[in-house]
Amino acid sequence: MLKNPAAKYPVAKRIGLTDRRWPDAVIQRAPVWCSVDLRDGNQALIEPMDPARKLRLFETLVRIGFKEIEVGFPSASQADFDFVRMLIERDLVPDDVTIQVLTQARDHLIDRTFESLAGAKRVVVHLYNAVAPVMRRVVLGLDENGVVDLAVRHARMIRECAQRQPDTQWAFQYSPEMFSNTELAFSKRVVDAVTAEWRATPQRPCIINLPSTVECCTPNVFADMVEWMHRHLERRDGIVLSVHPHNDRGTGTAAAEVALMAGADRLEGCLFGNGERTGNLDIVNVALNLYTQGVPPELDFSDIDAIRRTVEHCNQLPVHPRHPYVGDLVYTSFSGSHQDAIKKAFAARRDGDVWDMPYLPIDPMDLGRSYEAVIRVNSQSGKGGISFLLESEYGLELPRRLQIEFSQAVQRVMDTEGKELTAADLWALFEREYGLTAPHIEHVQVGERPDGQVQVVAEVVQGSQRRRLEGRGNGPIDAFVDGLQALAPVAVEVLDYHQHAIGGGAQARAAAYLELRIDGVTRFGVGIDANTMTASMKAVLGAVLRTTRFVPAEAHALA
Ligand SMILES: CC(=O)SCCNC(=O)CCNC(=O)[C@H](O)C(C)(C)COP(=O)(O)OP(=O)(O)OC[C@H]1O[C@@H](n2cnc3c(N)ncnc32)[C@H](O)[C@@H]1OP(=O)(O)O
Ligand SMILES: CC(C)C(=O)C(=O)O
Repeated sequence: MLKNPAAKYPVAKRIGLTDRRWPDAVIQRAPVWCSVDLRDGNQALIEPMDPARKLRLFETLVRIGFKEIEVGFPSASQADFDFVRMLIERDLVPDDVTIQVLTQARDHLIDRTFESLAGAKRVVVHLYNAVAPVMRRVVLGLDENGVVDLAVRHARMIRECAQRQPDTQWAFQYSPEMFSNTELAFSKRVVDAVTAEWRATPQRPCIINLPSTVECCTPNVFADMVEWMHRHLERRDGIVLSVHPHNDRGTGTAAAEVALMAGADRLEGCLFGNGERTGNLDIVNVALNLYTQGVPPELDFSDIDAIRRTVEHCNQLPVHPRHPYVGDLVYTSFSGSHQDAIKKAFAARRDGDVWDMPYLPIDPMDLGRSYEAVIRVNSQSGKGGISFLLESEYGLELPRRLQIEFSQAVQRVMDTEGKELTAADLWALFEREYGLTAPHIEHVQVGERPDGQVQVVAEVVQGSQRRRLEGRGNGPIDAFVDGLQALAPVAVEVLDYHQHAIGGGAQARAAAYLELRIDGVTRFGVGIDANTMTASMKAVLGAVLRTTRFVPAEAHALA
């Protein structure tokens, strides 16, 4: 790389708009959206879509709610021509949708374009020619007058072709290609000449589409350029001002948003940002950015994963796992402090609250995603994430100190295995750590003695052995602890007690969490049972067994 890139690359340009208004603008409604997936997206694919894929994507775009869809460049290939014919002949375009087709400013291509459109109900014919200095000089070999003349002649040709097919409802669109690399005054000159040729009026507006064919400046400069055009173009009230950002600098979305603030009415782009080089503007990104600021996007992404699957199938390109709003990992937190905040915010959230969720800019449920993947546990995770998964997947509401205790057990496993733990892994570890499977307590009887004390009789089942437990105390737990002394002679003191139901109805079970001091060591015990009393006793028993073993069974074995 060069020490002085300015020796090779032009320095950042400034537009010199001193009274710019866009910085204070707020986007309050959705723009007119135009999907160019089937044209700009398609022309950038390693393998362009076959008719089946094109149709599937077209139908998906219609379902999402696009009302303007650029369906191809019919003069460029037989495949594109045939696709346009198929849409028209099979009447596949809904009444509220307008198809758009692209053509270069060349006579034979325009003729072929209109040939493809015979019998169409509504069409936007999209004419383009390059206007940037390098393209004038190197590709077209024309000076400024020559480029204006090229544009106007072909704009006229389009108007005349349209007049010969009066049964179609026509609209015209012109793109000064490479607008972002072009002198503003010249862009205005060409566009003014084209809108004059098309006699643009509020009753019969045309679309002027300003492409950042190659994104080459910061979004604020693009916004200045759009605002300048918005304020200086002739016949502005007869123009739907559109932008067509690409993403070469990675700021396509920002450029589109500031362009809307600067006066653009319409956006062209592709789903998930497919398109030439680094892609076209990602329309989903802008639409959902609007949504998360309370503006209805008028596009439906409520099953975003199904849309992604279709787009991946049609484009034969994967969507990145970290792609905004749709990637596999974009609603997932691995790091402990994020998980802790999300867990607390979910717990604090009440119906009707404004979405104010740390680390989650949108409710994944709104896009058909579940909360399952929101928190995933690896070595960067803490107690918040671990307990979130146990609660969301298994209904366990661990008290805080138990969360801390169990997270240390999880961390030990992480340190040795170093891989992600799923909710099922955590549950297996929890069951093992707190002895939730064995031993069991059966035939629990709780009664009151004549002296007012509580008596507990139960059977503790450990493998093939059954041990009788009998104790007395001030309450059932106290009596159970007393009875346990004969099986495991340790000093047990109950420090804290939590209990909650898991599930509801006949399937409901109780989870009991007891914090105990056992021979001076503080430990948790966990018990889960259909009976709340038995759940508590299991918790005591589990905690004791984490500390000590039973005395030999022979002396206590039941008959
Ligand atoms: C920024 C964009 O995305 S614009 C859309 C670009 N999309 C595509 O190009 C995909 C489809 N394109 C094609 O299939 C072909 O390029 C065609 C059919 C349009 C043209 O094919 P060809 O006539 O073989 O020309 P080729 O592909 O080499 O394109 C270069 C020619 O187009 C001319 N050209 C390029 N842009 C324009 C324009 N907007 N208006 C008029 N002529 C143009 C060039 O001057 C050059 O002409 P030359 O051969 O006389 O020097
Ligand atoms: C034809 C135009 C709009 C285009 O695709 C571009 O400039 O990127």
